[in-house]
Amino acid sequence: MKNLALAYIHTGDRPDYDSEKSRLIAVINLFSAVGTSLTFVLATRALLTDDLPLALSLYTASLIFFSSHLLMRWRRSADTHKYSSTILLICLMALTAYLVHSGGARGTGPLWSYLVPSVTLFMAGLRRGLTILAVYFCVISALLFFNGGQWLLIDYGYEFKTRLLYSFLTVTFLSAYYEYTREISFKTISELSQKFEKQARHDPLTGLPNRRGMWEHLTYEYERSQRYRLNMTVLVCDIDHYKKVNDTLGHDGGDFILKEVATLMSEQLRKQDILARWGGEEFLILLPETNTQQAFIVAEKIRTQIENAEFTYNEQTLSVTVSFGIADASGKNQVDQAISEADGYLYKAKNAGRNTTLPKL
Ligand SMILES: Nc1nc2c(ncn2[C@@H]2O[C@H](COP(=O)(O)OP(=O)(O)OP(=O)(O)O)[C@@H](O)[C@H]2O)c(=O)[nH]1
Repeated sequence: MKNLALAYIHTGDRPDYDSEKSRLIAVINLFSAVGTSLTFVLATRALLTDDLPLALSLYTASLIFFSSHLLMRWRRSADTHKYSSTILLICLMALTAYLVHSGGARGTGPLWSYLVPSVTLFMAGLRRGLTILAVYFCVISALLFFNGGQWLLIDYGYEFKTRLLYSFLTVTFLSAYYEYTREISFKTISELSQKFEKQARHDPLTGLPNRRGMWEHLTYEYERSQRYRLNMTVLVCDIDHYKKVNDTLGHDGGDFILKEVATLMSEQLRKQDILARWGGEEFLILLPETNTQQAFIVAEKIRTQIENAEFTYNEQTLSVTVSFGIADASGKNQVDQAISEADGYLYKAKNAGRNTTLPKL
């Protein structure tokens, strides 16, 4: 039963929709269910009390409310919820305006107009909702007061009419305030979640993608290279004797050198190349559409740039060198195999005296 109800409420929803859209779809289905059943029951009651015009208008509204749910069920495109919510709102407004005009069951019809502000703001959002409500308010005011109530089938009395409008405005104001705070909270939460998402994929020190972020690039580029038979190369780079840097400049100085090296490296790369902080003082570079010979040239360019650079921290000037391992990550080599292969070459480069790129291509 619970599953059935949940399936009904989420009709037309998809996992790739954002939470705001899913919420809207749930509200549409829920309101459609409540609207369909309530108007159906009230229509049947009106029929039993021989109020045929009211019964007919309520049955029609019930059908239209249900059709908005059917639309969600049958037309599963990205903007179906917009059509459904428009149908619901037009139907609700037309029905409540009719109830004000006719008086509904024994003059209680205007009570239903209090539903309009919250439902409209819920479905149309703050700005569009307020515009729609302003038009609705004008229509209801005209109905109530035009030519002393000539358009009404019932005499409400002046006090009732003015108080109906005042209370409608009060409910509108409160609903708008609620919607405003909800939208602000939603925006804050979305921004926070985007910030955390970004933090989870980036290294806070250098601002470069971390392992997790890099794996997404690696997977994407690997799929692309397989699909279009493109070259792709990975470079593993490690700062030589970095422990000494930390010992000489302290941990903050070590951090400073890491950032400077990262900046120097990214300056030598093209926009589509991806540089990541792979571990402590280790970087991984992904070169899409690049073969190993071309990658060797890139690595050597970076290596000599770093070798020739001087870094000054707290009035101490120091140079560092880096070593590279290169591996082809296209063809039959899986990315993780390619990274291990590049790691192997880096290890050999360290053993061969450092400040080296291996294999020599
Ligand atoms: N300042 C700083 N140091 C770090 C960071 N991450 C790792 N390290 C240090 O980096 C040093 C790496 O030392 P090793 O693995 O011995 O490597 P190495 O001294 O560069 O020697 P080779 O790689 O063999 O040339 C260790 O002392 C780590 O504590 C960091 O984020 N900031």
